[in-house]
Amino acid sequence: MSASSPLLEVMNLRTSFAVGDRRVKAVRGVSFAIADEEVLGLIGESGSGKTVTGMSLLRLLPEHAAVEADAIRFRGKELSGLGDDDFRALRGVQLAMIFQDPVGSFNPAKTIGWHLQHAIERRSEADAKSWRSEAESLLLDVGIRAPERVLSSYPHQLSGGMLQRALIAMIIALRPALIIADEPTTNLDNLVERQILDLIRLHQRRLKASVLFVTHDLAIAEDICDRIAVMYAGEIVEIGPAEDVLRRPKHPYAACLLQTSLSLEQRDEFLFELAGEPGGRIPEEGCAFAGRCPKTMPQCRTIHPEMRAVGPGHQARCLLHGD
Ligand SMILES: Nc1ncnc2c1ncn2[C@@H]1O[C@H](COP(=O)(O)OP(=O)(O)OP(=O)(O)O)[C@@H](O)[C@H]1O
Repeated sequence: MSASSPLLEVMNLRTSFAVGDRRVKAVRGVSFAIADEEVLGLIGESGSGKTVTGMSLLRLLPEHAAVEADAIRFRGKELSGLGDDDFRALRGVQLAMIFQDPVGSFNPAKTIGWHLQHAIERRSEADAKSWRSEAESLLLDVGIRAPERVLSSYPHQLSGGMLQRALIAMIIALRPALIIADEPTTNLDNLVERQILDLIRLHQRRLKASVLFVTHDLAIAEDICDRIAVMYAGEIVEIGPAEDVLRRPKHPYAACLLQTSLSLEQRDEFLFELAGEPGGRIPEEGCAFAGRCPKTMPQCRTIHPEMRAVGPGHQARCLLHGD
């Protein structure tokens, strides 16, 4: 890998599902890169393809999904050629995941201690005795005050917030290079959400890991992300530095998304509403957002816009920004 190559590079990712006799295109040509130690946010309405993008990269989709890409490179190495066993080994150590519901990341029949022991032993040659003290200090590190009790607990005995902390402790033990976090705080109350987000940011920096952070919460995205990609109907429609995308969005969809979240935050009497559904039928040609866009021009119905530079490191997929 050259010094300048990104940690993860995704080119033209396409994922579809067989639904009855149709194919639903959930991800339609997504390309992005994540640099070392960078947090890239993936934002957009429900159904825009954020989760499917992450799951495609991790090979976690069900059988009726078809995943294609021109390239998925990790540390410069193409992943599509890796067999399932090799990929699983990579996924368990170099690539980690935090989901909305941490329960699915644990074996319900095993204690938290068992999980941490396995995570610690995967990374190091810890012997039977030393894993326990390392596990306890990892749990203390993620704010768990009674590590001995938690080590002997089963996943169902812990609250969602505690379980998310235990999962973060497992991830710290593995020291992955890339973490895919998909709405990791959605089910938590505000205080616990804040604590979990702080933990993710703190340990991302300590581990020098990169993060693909999926969220529909723009305040969280602004807080935690270095760069942001905005998805609409299976495509990235805008990508750039977090501040530029969130403060000076160029794509009308990104601007609408922001407006919606601002009006919710300020509890305005008039709530800006983005008409229509993102998951509606995607037109055969033209811009997928044309039917809902406040700035649609006649040509938007026929020309599918390419990504264009709209600022330093900032691109948008809109004919308003053509040359
Ligand atoms: N297993 C599946 N089978 C068929 N279609 C699916 C499957 N999983 C997702 N989809 C479809 O793919 C599209 C993208 O879904 P995805 O979950 O990625 O959206 P999202 O942006 O993550 O939304 P949310 O914020 O609600 O999680 C949706 O239209 C969804 O219905």
